[in-house]
Amino acid sequence: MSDTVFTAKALTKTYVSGETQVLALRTVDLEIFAGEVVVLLGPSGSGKSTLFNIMGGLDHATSGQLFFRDLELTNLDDRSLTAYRRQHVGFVFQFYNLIPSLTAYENVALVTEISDHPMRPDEALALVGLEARMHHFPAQLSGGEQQRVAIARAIAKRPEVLLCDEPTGALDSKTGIRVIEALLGINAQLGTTVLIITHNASIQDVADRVLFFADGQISRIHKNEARRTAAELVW
Ligand SMILES: Nc1ncnc2c1ncn2[C@@H]1O[C@H](COP(=O)(O)OP(=O)(O)OP(=O)(O)O)[C@@H](O)[C@H]1O
Repeated sequence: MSDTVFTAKALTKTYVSGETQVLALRTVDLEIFAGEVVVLLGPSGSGKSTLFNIMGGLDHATSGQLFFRDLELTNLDDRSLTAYRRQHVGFVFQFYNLIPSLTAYENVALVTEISDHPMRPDEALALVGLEARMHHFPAQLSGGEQQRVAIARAIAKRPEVLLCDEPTGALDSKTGIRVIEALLGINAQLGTTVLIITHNASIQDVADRVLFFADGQISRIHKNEARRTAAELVW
């Protein structure tokens, strides 16, 4: 039996603004398994970020159920969702949101100071290959290196799940591949379940499974028989 991390049952999200309603997720059923690398592909507006926001405890579903292991997220109030998010989920976004006046080490330490069982900032930075740059400020680092600091910050609290929304969106191919390599390294070394939203179809080759989104639904799931390494990617 596979170990299930997320289970979605008929998960639906409707955004209402004034008289307009947008059905962003339409009865999504899904299971995500522990230790998987999953890539989410699909056109703009197809519901990928909406699903991430609900999985990450940043937003509420309109109907249906979402479980993180045995915990029903769709039953939680904002306070409990915040506790869930702090404990279990790491986020990586397209823009790194590092604090410019703090070094890489200090940016990571901000998170480790408020976590229960964190790794040391230098350990987290070593996992993304930045041990030699840890006393540099963001402005002294390349875009790809800054994103790797953001990944170190996200994993330092040892989350079970890493949600990455367009992690290579602002990067050229060489540095983007290095970032994917860092994410795969985290998955291999810590067993973290890694979900990646991307518009770059090449990245799907590193996944265990690829979820194709269309119009608020998962239209297809593809299982890769063999995962490619980041070094084998070209875009
Ligand atoms: N806060 C919001 N209020 C109203 N509508 C929203 C809101 N957030 C998203 N939507 C709408 O919900 C739908 C799904 O959006 P979502 O951001 O999940 O798509 P996406 O697949 O992540 O797109 P992208 O690839 O461009 O990030 C879109 O039609 C979008 O306009």
